[in-house]
Amino acid sequence: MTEIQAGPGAAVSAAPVSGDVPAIELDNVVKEYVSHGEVVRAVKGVSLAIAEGEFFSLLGPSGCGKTTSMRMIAGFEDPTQGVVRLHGEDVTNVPPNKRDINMVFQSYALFPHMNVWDNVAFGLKRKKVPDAEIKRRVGEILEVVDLTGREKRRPKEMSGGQQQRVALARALVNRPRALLLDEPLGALDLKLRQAMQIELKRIQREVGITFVYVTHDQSEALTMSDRIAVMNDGLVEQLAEPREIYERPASKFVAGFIGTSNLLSGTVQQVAGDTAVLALGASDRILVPADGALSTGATVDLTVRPEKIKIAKEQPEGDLSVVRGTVAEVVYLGTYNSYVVVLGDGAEITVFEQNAHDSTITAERGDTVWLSWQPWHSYALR
Ligand SMILES: Nc1ncnc2c1ncn2[C@@H]1O[C@H](COP(=O)(O)OP(=O)(O)OP(=O)(O)O)[C@@H](O)[C@H]1O
Repeated sequence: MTEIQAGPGAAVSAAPVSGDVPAIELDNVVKEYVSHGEVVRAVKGVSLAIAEGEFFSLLGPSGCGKTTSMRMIAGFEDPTQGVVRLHGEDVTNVPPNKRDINMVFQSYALFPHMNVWDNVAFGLKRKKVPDAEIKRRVGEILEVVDLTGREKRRPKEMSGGQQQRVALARALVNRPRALLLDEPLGALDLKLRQAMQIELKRIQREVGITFVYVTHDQSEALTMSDRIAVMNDGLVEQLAEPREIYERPASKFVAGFIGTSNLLSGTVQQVAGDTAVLALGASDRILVPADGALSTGATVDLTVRPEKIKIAKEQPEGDLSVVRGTVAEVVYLGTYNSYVVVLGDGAEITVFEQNAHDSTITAERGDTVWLSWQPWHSYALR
């Protein structure tokens, strides 16, 4: 079992290593509920493997099946079909209390009449762990969650973020092999949530325990995760590292759900080497990596992120994707300007322009502008 150690630099997380037995596996798992005589397919066949020590997120919109998937890992729901494995062992029919997994929820469910120390020590006392060991383990874990010195406080004397750290300490002190977190920061305001995201990642690194994190907040998942499974309608649409999900979304759904994305559609005019040339409007030309899959005449949906696009009043030169349009909206947002540009065919493109050197706006509403980006910044979608 993974040891929890406290103190600066005490423990280092186990990075996911391919070839090892996964900490958690869902193998073609289906979950159906019967609700008012109708069958609801909450999870429609999910397979995934989570590595030991990984920070893994299940990300998707409300109702996509994230919580149901997590509850099947914990053992609170039985799959209708499929297998759940923990460290290679089939636990599909093993009850939750025999799974060596703990869960943290959005509602902290702390005992209000107990102080921090007693809240964290509660489970160990119940298991009749010797007093000296309780003292050491609670002390260690309070140090990890940065609550040393606040042992005597009651939950109501603490902020939401501190209470959530107590809940985390209470789960971690049992040294589970994995911790499941269901929207644990959902009740906190934005600033605190952002601070806690960094904290959670640090804590996970220090204790080296596998974390499975359920969220509908894409920035939260991008900030903390080693890998993300993006779910939609009971299925995993893409499972990859945050950068891959953002830079190379596997589907229209993922491109639209993660960050701001421009979706365009064009016809392949020509394939030259590993680049396809797409036509949109009369003067527009878009270059897309062809990957051997695009042929002349095919219609292609593609995505390009707003921050990859350069906006200019003159036509740019070079081997770039270039489209021309009219500025419909300009918004000054401090660190960047946001433009909405309407192309000849009516398609709208959002462009983010960093205010890195000065804060002048390149174009005003009604101006004709040229938008350009590097070929590898367009990405053809399936
Ligand atoms: N006990 C249940 N009985 C019937 N239907 C259920 C039950 N639990 C979940 N569902 C349905 O299964 C689907 C998936 O629910 P689930 O809670 O897993 O989604 P989610 O992605 O976690 O959503 P949210 O972010 O809103 O919690 C939804 O359509 C939901 O209504």
